[in-house]
Amino acid sequence: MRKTVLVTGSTGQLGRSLQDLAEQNTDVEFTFVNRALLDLAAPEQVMDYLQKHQYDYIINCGAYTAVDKAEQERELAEQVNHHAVAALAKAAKAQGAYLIHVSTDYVFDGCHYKPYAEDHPTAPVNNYGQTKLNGELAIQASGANACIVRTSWVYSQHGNNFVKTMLRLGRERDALTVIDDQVGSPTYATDLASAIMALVQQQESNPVEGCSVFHYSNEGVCSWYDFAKAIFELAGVECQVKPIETKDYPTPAARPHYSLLSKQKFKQTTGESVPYWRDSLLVCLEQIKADSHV
Ligand SMILES: NC(=O)C1=CN([C@@H]2O[C@H](COP(=O)(O)OP(=O)(O)OC[C@H]3O[C@@H](n4cnc5c(N)ncnc54)[C@H](OP(=O)(O)O)[C@@H]3O)[C@@H](O)[C@H]2O)C=CC1
Ligand SMILES: Cc1cn([C@H]2C[C@H](O)[C@@H](COP(=O)(O)OP(=O)(O)O[C@H]3O[C@@H](C)C(=O)[C@@H](O)[C@H]3O)O2)c(=O)[nH]c1=O
Ligand SMILES: [Mg+2]
Repeated sequence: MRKTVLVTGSTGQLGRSLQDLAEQNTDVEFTFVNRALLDLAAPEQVMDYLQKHQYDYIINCGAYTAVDKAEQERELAEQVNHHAVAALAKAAKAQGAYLIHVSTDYVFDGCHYKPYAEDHPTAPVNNYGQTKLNGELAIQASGANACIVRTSWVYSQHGNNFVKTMLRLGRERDALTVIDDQVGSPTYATDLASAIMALVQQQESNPVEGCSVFHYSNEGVCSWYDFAKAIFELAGVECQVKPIETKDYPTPAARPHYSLLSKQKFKQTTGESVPYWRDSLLVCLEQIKADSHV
């Protein structure tokens, strides 16, 4: 029988990238739910929904992702990123589903000097990161069979992200200032979607009990400044980019200065290779171009 997979947050970057993959993947029966079908701000709806529907896997792509706004909308961010995740984990445990939850590099404080391993102590520097960590801890405490996939700097042809913001600003302006003292690794949502399906396959062929944590981003490292330069270079947009320090770009939320994630465990466990960030950026830019019919 085909495995059944529920995907929450179907309208987001990752949710839509999983939908693109689902079209080619006939071994799995996917159900995609958006906010109207399953409101994560109302965790009781999650329990209710999962009492009526049973799945082999639940992939949670829904999240409150507005990092600066999360400093103000604390309760809403906590509902979606913590309490709804706790409800998903409880329901997964009750029905014996395997939960795949996506988390963030922003659970780390960024004071490290080499790629973060999965067991490195967490210490978020902003409220978004804290609510995402609370969600992780709720899964760990639930006893559900689960995996937490921490990723970073996600972009895609779908939805809102740094790449699309840069393309828009780059066309409007002759020059931009971009922070060069925050470094990490971009992640193309299409690659992340494939990585998640590789983890599903792994769990199918080699089931593991309890909660595992994996780190996944594209290969390589850059600052937001390097990323912006690469976007303009590969997209052929003429816009000067000037490097600035974090202190010269004040924002409501603090952000980690270093958030590179070690992909060793993911690569060793799944045997998958990880695309280099500039190669994936080019693929995404070509997709954006094709979608806009220019
Ligand atoms: N974006 C990034 O740079 C990074 C993201 N992550 C994590 O990856 C995962 C996927 O992120 P990404 O796809 O980029 O996020 P997006 O912001 O693109 O999508 C978020 C999704 O969550 C949904 N959502 C938000 N609030 C609710 C709610 N109350 N009820 C139901 N659905 C809701 C949104 O629905 P709607 O369209 O209706 O708003 C949307 O479908 C998240 O867990 C995120 O924390 C980790 C690192 C980096
Ligand atoms: C638009 C802009 C941003 N920046 C800076 C601000 C910030 O430090 C960095 C990136 O901007 P963003 O608004 O994309 O940053 P942000 O929304 O914090 O991105 C994060 O989102 C969450 C959901 C995650 O989980 C993280 O992995 C990360 O991707 O670039 C500039 O320096 N110049 C600019 O013109
Ligand atoms: Mg953002």
